[in-house]
Amino acid sequence: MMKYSEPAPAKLNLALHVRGKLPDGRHSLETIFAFCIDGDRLEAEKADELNLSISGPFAEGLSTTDNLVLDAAKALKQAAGVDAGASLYLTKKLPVASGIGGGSADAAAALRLLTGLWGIDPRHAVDVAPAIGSDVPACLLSLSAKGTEAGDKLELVQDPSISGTPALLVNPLVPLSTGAVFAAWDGIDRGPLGDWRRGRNDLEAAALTLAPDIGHVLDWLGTQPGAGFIRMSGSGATCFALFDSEAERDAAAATCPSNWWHLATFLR
Ligand SMILES: C[C@@](CO)(OP(=O)(O)O)[C@H](O)COP(=O)(O)OP(=O)(O)OC[C@H]1O[C@@H](n2ccc(N)nc2=O)[C@H](O)[C@@H]1O
Ligand SMILES: Nc1ncnc2c1ncn2[C@@H]1O[C@H](COP(=O)(O)OP(=O)(O)O)[C@@H](O)[C@H]1O
Repeated sequence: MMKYSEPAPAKLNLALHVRGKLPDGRHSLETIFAFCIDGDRLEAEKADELNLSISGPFAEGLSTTDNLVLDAAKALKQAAGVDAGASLYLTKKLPVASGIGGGSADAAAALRLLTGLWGIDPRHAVDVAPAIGSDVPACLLSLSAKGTEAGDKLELVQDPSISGTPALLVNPLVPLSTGAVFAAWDGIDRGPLGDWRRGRNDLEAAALTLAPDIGHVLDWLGTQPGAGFIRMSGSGATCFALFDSEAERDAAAATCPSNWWHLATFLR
């Protein structure tokens, strides 16, 4: 049987400004999303029922019955009014609860993949994405974009300096709950986002209080030759550096402490 395959690219927040609270209790954001050429992968083939299996280095601990991939599939089925099934195979290469999209990227990959497999109007994927998670609309695009409101109102970013940039992602293998990090934010609006290079990640201080190892990762990245831009992504704990050259990125990756996870990649 024909197997469809879809990448679920890792997400980075090049800058993330928290501007206050929305009426629904979530936080008002200004963020620049960028995506990596690497991430998880989702495959699917037609089946009578919906089912999911998970393999890969971070499969352990993830549920195959309560999973954002299945949430996305069910929401899409309902919106399109189709009575269809699929066998879904997730290869989980990204650490879970790590600020780089993870489940959101997988859910978005499911929306793209099943739109094709089931032959339905892609507008249904766009319609259901925000309710699955605030990051899912950005992951559905998987192109550099500015996000406002809950991070789900998007505008494509035209910045030729982003695509092709060598990047090194490093995670101290401490999972961080997005909700807990937002709850630890100090409530101070430090101002709007202009050029992402001069921006901030306003969740960094909150994440540091919950996972002090983030400080060690940021310090380590800061000592790497050619690491021109260093920041934490999302609610952490993954931090990243953008490098001037692939060789310098690879040299840094080769010396990354073995008790941390790292991914040497490029921005797409
Ligand atoms: C912080 C960001 C930045 O891109 O990324 P991650 O760290 O998750 O990768 C996102 O805003 C996360 O988006 P997502 O992971 O889809 O979050 P959701 O499932 O919608 O919400 C998880 C938790 O975060 C809170 N949340 C999320 C988005 C937002 N604008 N304000 C919030 O307060 C929600 O209230 C919820 O308790
Ligand atoms: N396919 C999936 N991949 C990763 N996490 C998932 C998935 N499906 C459900 N989850 C749940 O979602 C949570 C991760 O979400 P979140 O903290 O937003 O991650 P991230 O910070 O990486 O975006 C985890 O607690 C996990 O149990």
